Amino acid sequence: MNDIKLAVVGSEGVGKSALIVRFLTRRFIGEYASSSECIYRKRLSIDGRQLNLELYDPCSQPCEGKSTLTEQMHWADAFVVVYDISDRSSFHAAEAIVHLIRELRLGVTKRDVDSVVFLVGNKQDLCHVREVGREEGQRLAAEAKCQFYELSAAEHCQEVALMFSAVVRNAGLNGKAKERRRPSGSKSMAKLINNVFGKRRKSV
Ligand SMILES: Nc1nc2c(ncn2[C@@H]2O[C@H](COP(=O)(O)OP(=O)(O)OP(=O)(O)O)[C@@H](O)[C@H]2O)c(=O)[nH]1
Repeated sequence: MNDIKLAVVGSEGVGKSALIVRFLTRRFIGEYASSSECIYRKRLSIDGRQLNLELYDPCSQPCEGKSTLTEQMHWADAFVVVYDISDRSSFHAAEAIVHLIRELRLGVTKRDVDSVVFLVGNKQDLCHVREVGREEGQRLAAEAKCQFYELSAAEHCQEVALMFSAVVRNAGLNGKAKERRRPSGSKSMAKLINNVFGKRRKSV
């Protein structure tokens, strides 16, 4: 069975928890606790393969033992970088994060990151107060060579599920390539990283 670690990142209030909860429970509940970071775990089957998914939801508020973005980068196999289409500053933050992921991942692992970074413009239902055009998101994704989605955690259940499935599928394929190149050592690294993030786990 494959283990896939997925970090959902972005600035405060863009809807990271809402997207995760929508994917895991199919529900949108409106308000989400944001005082602690947590890792959700889920077993799923994609293309007939059983996968253990760990989804990391960071905490935007200062909280005890909070991990740094760099730690998150090293922990994760794939990233969903979220911004809010009605908040331009969140788009700038997403842009910086996407570039940082590229720098760190390419610098450390010398691996291609194209298939494992997804840029997501959330809150599409707020398009009447839109501050970031869809084409701006598409342009950034094309420049940074990542996948692009614009959707709404509040209104889109199917699209959110499809987006996460695509990330997991790509991360799984990427993981296979990794295994082929480096057959040993990955387990102990996973253990090490789990020690950093293993503080709080939730199952849904
Ligand atoms: N209109 C609308 N509101 C949304 C959507 N997604 C999330 N929200 C709202 O945005 C607010 C923040 O959502 P969260 O999911 O807590 O955002 P977050 O990025 O996890 O926030 P932090 O953990 O504080 O960084 C909440 O009031 C949600 O109800 C969406 O697609 N549309």
